[in-house]
Amino acid sequence: MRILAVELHRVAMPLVRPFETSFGRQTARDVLLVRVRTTDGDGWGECVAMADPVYSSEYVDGSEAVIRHYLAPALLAAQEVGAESVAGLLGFVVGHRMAKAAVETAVLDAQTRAEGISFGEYFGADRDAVDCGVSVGISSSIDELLAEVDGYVGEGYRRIKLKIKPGWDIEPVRAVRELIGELPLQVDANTAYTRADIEHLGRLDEFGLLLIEQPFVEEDILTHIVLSAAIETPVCLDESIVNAEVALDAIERGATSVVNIKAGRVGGYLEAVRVHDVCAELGVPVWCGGMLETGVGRAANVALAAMANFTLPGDTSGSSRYFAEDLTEPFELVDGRLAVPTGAGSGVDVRADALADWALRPPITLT
Ligand SMILES: CSCC[C@@H](NC(=O)CCC(=O)O)C(=O)O
Ligand SMILES: [Mg+2]
Repeated sequence: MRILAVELHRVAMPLVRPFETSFGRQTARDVLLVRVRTTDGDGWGECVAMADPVYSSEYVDGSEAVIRHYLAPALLAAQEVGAESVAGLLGFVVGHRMAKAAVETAVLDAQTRAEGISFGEYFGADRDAVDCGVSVGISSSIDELLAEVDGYVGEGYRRIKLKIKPGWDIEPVRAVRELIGELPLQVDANTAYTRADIEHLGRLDEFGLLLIEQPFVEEDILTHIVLSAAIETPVCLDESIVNAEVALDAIERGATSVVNIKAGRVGGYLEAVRVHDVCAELGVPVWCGGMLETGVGRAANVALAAMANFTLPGDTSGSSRYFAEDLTEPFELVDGRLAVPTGAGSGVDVRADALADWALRPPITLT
């Protein structure tokens, strides 16, 4: 198929409550959505880059610029494009994985809709619903944290993940462990610690956590190896795992024994499947991470999370975890699980009314 146009939509989505991590506090999502118009029909992709370059080096204005000036022109110039050829066509651009992922996903959506197959079928999903975990931000008090966690337990979430940072770790985790009993519990530091904190992090072992996620900076594989040998709690990497090769290296070197897979972070869902496959071959379980996606990205994540080696609950929460109203029909938990969309492509449609109501500016159309 040929790409006839690439549309860039920017949407403001207020969060139902502030979301605080070790790198900042956000109260809304400034979302870049890509729609491709092709000879075989339309497709949508969501860019997971945040408003500021504080999770990784990408940020939404940068993603929009690199799509506008490099990625879209490359696809528009190609005579024949398929999801499997996008990474090669865009390989001349270094990095910008979240921007590339949004474009590749839009092409994949158009292609699979035209073929009449769902993302789940395309990825090789082995179940029709996925177990859901929920990510809980840093709170202003332990009581506030416990009230929020209690609400999620009541909604049926099968795993709790707590954001931690120096000064907000042992006590919140202890309080939540006492509240939720044996319910699976894990923590995410978003790179906030250093090698000097290894002994302190060992104190988390008393809480029987599923894992500790990305305690050190993205590039520091070595300190994750040292921590893995020093504590009982399994070490999970997120920010560090930018593609299948890095996943293989980190696992073989003993830096990680569980992997958080985010399609946007690794450059798209096709690379995410490759990370899944590498980890499966090495017997390393994976789970689907989240970037506060709207229903567009959420639909693709749920389909990915239905692959065989996604054996741990992911950050695939219901739409209401972040948004009072979603860009698509809302994803709603049933018995702590989300159903894998069965429709062609992503299986969801962008609501034109919401897109118009929440648009930050008119769409940019590239041809
Ligand atoms: C704004 S924080 C985004 C990155 C963070 N994501 C989450 O905590 C899950 C967010 C979600 O539920 O989508 C992570 O490091 O794993
Ligand atoms: Mg993380």
